[in-house]
Amino acid sequence: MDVQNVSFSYGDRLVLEDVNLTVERGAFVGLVGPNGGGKSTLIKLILGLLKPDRGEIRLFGQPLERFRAWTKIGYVSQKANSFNSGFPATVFEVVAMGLFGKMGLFKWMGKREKEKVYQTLEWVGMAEYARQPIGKLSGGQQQRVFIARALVADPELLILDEPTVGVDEQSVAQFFALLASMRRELGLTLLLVSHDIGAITSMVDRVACLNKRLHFHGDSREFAAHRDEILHRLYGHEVRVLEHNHGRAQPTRS
Ligand SMILES: Nc1ncnc2c1ncn2[C@@H]1O[C@H](COP(=O)(O)OP(=O)(O)OP(=O)(O)O)[C@@H](O)[C@H]1O
Repeated sequence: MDVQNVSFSYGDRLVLEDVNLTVERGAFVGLVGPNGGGKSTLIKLILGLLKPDRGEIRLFGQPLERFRAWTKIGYVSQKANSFNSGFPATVFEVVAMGLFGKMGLFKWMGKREKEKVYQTLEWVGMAEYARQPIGKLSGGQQQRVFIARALVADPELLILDEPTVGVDEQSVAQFFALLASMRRELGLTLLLVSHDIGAITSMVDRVACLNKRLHFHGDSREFAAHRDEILHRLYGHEVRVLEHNHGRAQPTRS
C-alpha cells in the first residue's frame, strides 16, 4: 500500500497535508497521533471512502480508482465493538456478513462457507458463542467477532482503527497476542491505528506519527530511541508516557 503526496480538506479545513506512507507486504505498521490528527481520514482515503484533493493512493500496486479486489482488505472500524444488547444478529451472522463481498449478497451459504465461518470463529476463540446474539457479548468478545468478520474472506491487508477503545485491559493483552499469531500464521500485513503508544512500540515494526503531516515514519526501534522528541513534535507539548505494568503506555499532558 502506497500513499503518495496526499492532501485532503473537509471544506476549507486542511486535515492532511502532503502525506507519504508506504506499507510493505507482511509489515506491521502502527499509526499514532493526537485526536483530530487525521488518522481516520487517512484510513477512509485508503479504503476509497473519500477522495484525495491531491496525491495518489495505490493498493497492491494499483491506483485506487482502478482497484477492485476489495476482499484483499479487511477493516475493523473504531465503533465495531459498541453494538447495543438488542442488536438482532448472532455472532455467526455477523461473521457471515464478511463473506458477502466474495459470494454476492443473495446466494445461499453453502457448507463450505459455513465451515469457513466456524473455522474463523475458532481462530479467534469465539466458536462456542456462534449462536449467541452479538449484543450480549462483552466489548472484548465483540471485538474478536469483528476481527473474525474481517478475516473470513482471507484478506492480505488488515486495517484496524482504534480496536482497543472500550475494551478491558485483559482483552487488550489477548488482542495483541491474537494479532501477533495472525501475522505469523496468516502472513497478514497489518495497519493499526492506536493511541496506545507503548503497545505500538513493542508490537509493531514500523511507526507512523500523524498530525496533519506525517511527523515520523520509521523503524519502531528508532521511534523508541527518539520517542520523547518525536512525541513533542507530534503533540506540540511535553508528553509523558505512562508505563502500565503490562508494558503498554498512554500519552498524557505533563
Ligand atoms: N466528515 C467530516 N466533516 C468535517 N470535518 C471532519 C469530518 N470528519 C472529521 N473531521 C475533522 O477532521 C479532523 C481529522 O479527523 P479524524 O477523525 O481523521 O482524526 P483522528 O486522528 O482519526 O482523530 P481521533 O483519534 O479522534 O479519531 C478533525 O478535526 C475532525 O473534526
